[in-house]
Amino acid sequence: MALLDAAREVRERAYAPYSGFKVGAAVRGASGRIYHGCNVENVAYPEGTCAEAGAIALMVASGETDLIEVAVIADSSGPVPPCGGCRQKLAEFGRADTPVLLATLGGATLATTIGELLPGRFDISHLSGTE
Ligand SMILES: O=c1ccn([C@H]2C[C@H](O)[C@@H](CO)O2)c(=O)[nH]1
Ligand SMILES: [Zn+2]
Repeated sequence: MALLDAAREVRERAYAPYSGFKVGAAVRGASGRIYHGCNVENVAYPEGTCAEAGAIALMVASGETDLIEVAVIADSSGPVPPCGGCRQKLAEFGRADTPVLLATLGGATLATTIGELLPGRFDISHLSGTE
């Protein structure tokens, strides 16, 4: 699968000297193009960024804001779910039914959706009608 292959390939370039935990992510825009990202850690730990955030940033910088598919891979015993911040970032550009494939190098997979990862999400409807 091209999306998962892209995530697996970019994972090898992750910069994770502190956790030792490399993650690769790939997202497909509405154009069909694939954008990848890896985690980039920092000695000031909170300044590190997640693989998903990198892939989303590349998609937006390339001119796309509609996300139709996501894949994330790590070398773990089970598929690693995106952190809370990444769930919100994915929800910004995808839909509730947008497929998310979580995978391990060993071949385990978990197919889910953005809606399952972030039910009751904060979205633009909450920004209006409060006054
Ligand atoms: O879905 C995930 C989960 C974790 N990480 C990164 C953040 C940090 O660099 C390392 C350990 O948490 O893994 C990601 O990039 N994506
Ligand atoms: Zn994250």
